[in-house]
Amino acid sequence: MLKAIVYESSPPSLRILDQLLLPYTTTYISIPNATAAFHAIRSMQVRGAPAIAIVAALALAVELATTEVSESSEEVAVFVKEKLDYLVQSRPTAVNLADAAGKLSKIVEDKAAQLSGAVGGDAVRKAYINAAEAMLVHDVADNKAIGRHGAEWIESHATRHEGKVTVLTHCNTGSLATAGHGTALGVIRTLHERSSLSHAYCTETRPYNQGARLTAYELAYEKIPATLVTDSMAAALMRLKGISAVVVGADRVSANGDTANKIGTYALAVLARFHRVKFLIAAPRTTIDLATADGSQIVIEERAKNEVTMVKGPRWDAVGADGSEGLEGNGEPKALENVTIKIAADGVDVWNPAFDVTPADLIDGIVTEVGVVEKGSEGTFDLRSLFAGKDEDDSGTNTNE
Ligand SMILES: CSC[C@@H](O)[C@@H](O)C(=O)COP(=O)(O)O
Repeated sequence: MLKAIVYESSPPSLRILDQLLLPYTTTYISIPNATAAFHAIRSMQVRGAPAIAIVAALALAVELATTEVSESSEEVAVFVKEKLDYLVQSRPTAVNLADAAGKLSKIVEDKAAQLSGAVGGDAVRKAYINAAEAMLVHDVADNKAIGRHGAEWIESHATRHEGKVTVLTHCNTGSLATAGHGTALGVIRTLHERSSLSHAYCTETRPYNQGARLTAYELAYEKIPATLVTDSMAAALMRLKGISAVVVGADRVSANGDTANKIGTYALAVLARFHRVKFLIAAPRTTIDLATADGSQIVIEERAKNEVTMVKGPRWDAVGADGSEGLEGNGEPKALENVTIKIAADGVDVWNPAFDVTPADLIDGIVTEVGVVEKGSEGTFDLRSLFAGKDEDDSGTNTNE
């Protein structure tokens, strides 16, 4: 499986796969502290709601394990809190990071409160590191459960052709966006493992092309039968290609089920309703934000204009230096270097929201690690029930409320 996050506890180190360079180059970069994590998250070297949270948490774990902070438990707790507050500012829409920061802060505060202020700094550091490491483990297990619940739901609720389903997804929600397996892409992976998948389609996902660069890469890597389409082909695809279900991830699900996800998700939900195609959100409970009543309260990140006006990719050699006419042995053109090309007219204004909000009304089900929630007889989601009986400190519980 592709690994976006490589963490070692002894000696402590964290490396991430630089997703800005994919699919052309597989390069891992070191993230030794919170500052490096902040910049990697903001620049989208790592992206995807769960991956952002895990990288932020583990970067601070590495920093705590490799730098002298203080002997004092109180001072270590304050240090951790300040670093987490800083990390949360890196990107605003995905709630997983704020959720992780809240839980980790509480763990260090509780630990510091048990100890005398002047000593115990080491115990507080260790409590933080253990909790951050546990997040990595829980995320993979949660994603596998999401994959199973989502696959079973699609098998039993969506239209099948010769017993199999065809699924469309958007953005990247796979191993690259999580600690492993993925959420929506995890559902597709599980359908494939169960021999229930006829075909997967993934959108290009303009403007950042997470679909074309990352999801297509993961699907090809895993040899899952898949086809890439541009975002503008989705309506024709639903009309002509027998799509059984659309399954996407989420950056924040508000208490009523309105869901912020990659820009373009809302358009797919509208199209799915028109074409009577099932529309599913797949996300861990850490993405559910009960403190946000509905989608109108979700802060949508707006990104730089040049993400829309420019495209990035490799420059292909027309004629190779060795006279081979620019072809590799396998017949593919030779990529020379990454270049950025302007594709928009000079002087035009640009609006670049990174996410949109899909109203709960357009969503048929929300798949989490504990099962699929559907709307009740009143036509609303009861997401609070997902947290019933959960211990506050459990890493699967969203204490964001
Ligand atoms: C499991 S990832 C879920 C979402 O974070 C994903 O669908 C998405 O919108 C990612 O956006 P990105 O801007 O690439 O971080």
